[in-house]
Amino acid sequence: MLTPTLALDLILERLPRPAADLRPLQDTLGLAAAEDLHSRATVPPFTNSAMDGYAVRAEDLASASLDHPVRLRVLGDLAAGGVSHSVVKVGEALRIMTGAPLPEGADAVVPVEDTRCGEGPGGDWMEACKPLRAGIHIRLAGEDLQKEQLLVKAGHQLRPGDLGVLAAAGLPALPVHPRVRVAVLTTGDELVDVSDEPGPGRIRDANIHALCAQVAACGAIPVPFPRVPDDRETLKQTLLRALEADVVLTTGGISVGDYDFMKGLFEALGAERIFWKVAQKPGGPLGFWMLQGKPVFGIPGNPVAAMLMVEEYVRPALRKLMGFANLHRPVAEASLEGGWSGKVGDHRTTFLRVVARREGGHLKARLTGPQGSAILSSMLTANALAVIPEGLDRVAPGGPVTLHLTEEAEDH
Ligand SMILES: Nc1nc2c(c(=O)[nH]1)N[C@H]1C(S)=C(S)[C@@H](COP(=O)(O)OP(=O)(O)OC[C@H]3O[C@@H](n4cnc5c(N)ncnc54)[C@H](O)[C@@H]3O)O[C@H]1N2
Ligand code: MOO
Repeated sequence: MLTPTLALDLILERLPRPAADLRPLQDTLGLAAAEDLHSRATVPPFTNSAMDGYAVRAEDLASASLDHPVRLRVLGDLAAGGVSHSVVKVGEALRIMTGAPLPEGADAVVPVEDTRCGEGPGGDWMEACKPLRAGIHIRLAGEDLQKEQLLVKAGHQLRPGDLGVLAAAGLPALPVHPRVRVAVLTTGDELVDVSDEPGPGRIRDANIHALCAQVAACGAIPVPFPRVPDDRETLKQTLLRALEADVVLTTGGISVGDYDFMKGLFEALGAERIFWKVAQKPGGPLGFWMLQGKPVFGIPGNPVAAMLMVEEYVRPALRKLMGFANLHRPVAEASLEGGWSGKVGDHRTTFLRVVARREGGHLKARLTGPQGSAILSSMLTANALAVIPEGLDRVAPGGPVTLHLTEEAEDH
């Protein structure tokens, strides 16, 4: 049977290419850049003051001391946004505000709190009582960004800091990969709304909320569909409508029960089966199809299995469809406190929900509790998945396990 690694490869290689679009800068947070982005400007565009104070010639203040302050004639003042045509000559200063262009002749700025000022027969003056070095409190043109400098690589997920830099660099719109719309369908006669009291034999629909939240958490747009009963014709009609989205997720009805219609339905509609069933626990009955050019995930109904399948397969797929360069969560080695034992001779990969924490430079993990695929509470405190390779039926207490860090941003 298919291994999880191979199953993910099969999904990723069948996905359509991500779309690309030019969007106003303010609408691009969290999206992936569709091209390398370069600065269109030199930043700062001109040499300017880093302090409110006086633009001076440093050599004029070389002899300044508390006992012998140096007095300079003040030529005028300059606010940020202004332009001065004054030239600061020997014995002169220009009052200047933070961000205002440094006038010709000046090579340093004395902060206002290090000065005294007054008015005399010769006009305004200022005094400083300590020397300063040339270049101090000055921001040089281009010291931040150079024109044509590479700022953001294609596939990078845009963060608030990136948007600030790109604004300063003169990019009002960015080529980005848009978010994808993901239809989420839950199926099963036993399901009721979260606000309803389940009658005999019925349970609340947890998956619609968990899966839509997972889709939103990876930056895509969830489109929850009205729950579908285990009725073939209604399922078919709903599925056809769901194909208006970019990706379809269904949960439930994918196994071998008498009412598990999903596989048959996908294929009756002409879907190409890429795989059904993966050698893993939970999530064994996972399937992936391409239908009318759209990726369709048939996800098992057991709530824990459903969430794990979204984490391990759907999330990387959605990230690829949205053009992100990094598709996979960080992988780390940890020691498993308390150990674990599974079924002897099981040729499936096992995903365990764990709480991981760093201790003295080492990563330690412990199970969140019972690991049954319907024990949804095992997700509550989990921040990582331990991946136990096929053929391994036990991990000794403190033994090594590989973790997928599911609370950390993708790094490869
Ligand atoms: N004879 C076999 N039976 C089962 C097998 C098998 O290999 N042979 N696999 C088991 C495994 S593993 C899983 S996982 C489930 C997968 O079944 P389905 O995807 O067909 O899911 P359902 O039967 O519809 O539901 C399974 C379980 O999950 C509950 N469920 C479904 N949807 C939701 C929802 N939206 N919110 C909350 N809970 C949900 C449902 O009530 C069932 O209890 O099959 C096993 N059986
Ligand atoms: O493997 Mo099922 O997917 O355990 O719950």
